[in-house]
Amino acid sequence: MPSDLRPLGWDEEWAAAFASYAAAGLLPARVGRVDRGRLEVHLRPSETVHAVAHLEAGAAVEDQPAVGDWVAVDPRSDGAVVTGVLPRRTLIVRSSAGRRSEGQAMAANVDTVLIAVPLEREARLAQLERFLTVGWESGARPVVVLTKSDVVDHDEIDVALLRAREAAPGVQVLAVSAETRTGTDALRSAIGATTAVVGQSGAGKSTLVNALAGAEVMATQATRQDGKGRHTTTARELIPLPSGGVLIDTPGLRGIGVHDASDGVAQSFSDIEALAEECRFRDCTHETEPGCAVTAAIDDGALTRRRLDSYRKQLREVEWAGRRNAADARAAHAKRWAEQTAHGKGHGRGVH
Ligand SMILES: Nc1nc2c(ncn2[C@@H]2O[C@H](COP(=O)(O)OP(=O)(O)OP(=O)(O)O)[C@@H](O)[C@H]2O)c(=O)[nH]1
Ligand SMILES: [Zn+2]
Repeated sequence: MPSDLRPLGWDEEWAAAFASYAAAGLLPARVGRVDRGRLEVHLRPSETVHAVAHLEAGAAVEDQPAVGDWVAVDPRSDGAVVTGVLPRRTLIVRSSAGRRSEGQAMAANVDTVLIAVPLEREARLAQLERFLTVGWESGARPVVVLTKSDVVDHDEIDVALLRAREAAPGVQVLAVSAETRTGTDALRSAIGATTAVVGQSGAGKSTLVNALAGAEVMATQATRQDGKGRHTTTARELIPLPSGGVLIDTPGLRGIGVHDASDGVAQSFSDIEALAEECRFRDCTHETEPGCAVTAAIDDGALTRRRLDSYRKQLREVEWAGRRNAADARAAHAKRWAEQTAHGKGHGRGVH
């Protein structure tokens, strides 16, 4: 097992999954960057090579290598070729705008999703709940990081922690200052082998990444030209950490939405879904029905109206995305049918 891949998150399980590729003489590598079909893959932590993917025909958009994927590389003289992608442990997907239900793989094999929420602004809890849904949906563990704790006083931090915990039941919530490094040790011990950072613009993500990565972000620059069309470059999107593990910070992750994340919504709002189980009517809308456990929880203060509204909004969004996907699928089917019919007519005219 190539032990120098360990800092990138390689472990016994990955090695086992790779066994048949290894037997075929292929090398394991981790995808550090994807740019329109061009890949940069890490064969070693601090060094990447360019590669192209040659996967089996019929591979879906989602099956294409994404940042964080472990891949099998065939190191040919005219450039590295990715011939296989190991089954993913987790996947952050973005449904591509205007496209059919196919999602775009944004980041693979993320263990921990750090959701950065800036303390200097009034917390937008509904937005936090959306990032939580994206995190849960991917299969990773979300962690909420209240950033810039140096700009507010202790009481404000306490209130913010309470509010964030209300919006993120069962999720670890930390307050951190990248400026004074308060809380960064606790953050380091809260993250897994592969960590992605999400959050609104200005939330302090880049600053957080730099604080966690230390000088390492800058130190990955290395150049080697061996005349065989291979050279190394900096892959800033997969950042090896001095303490081990990697950070994933791809631009596309930053503005990700809820879309088709129905499981994620259920996990983000597990408290409301558990309450709804107790409603007298199975199809309770939690509006005016008698015996509604959800409105009862609002009445006795266990649940906020704000959170119920946020839950409903996410449900509507998921439902809307589902309907749009179904409509797109129908339109695509109709188009194919029309093309086939036109094709058939053409033949008909040719014959007669
Ligand atoms: N006082 C203080 N300021 C911080 C801290 N972390 C970030 N900032 C400031 O907050 C601003 C935004 O930080 P960034 O790290 O650029 O935020 P971002 O989330 O990466 O923003 P985008 O790139 O727009 O998505 C910058 O002016 C930082 O200097 C902190 O811990 N304390
Ligand atoms: Zn109800």
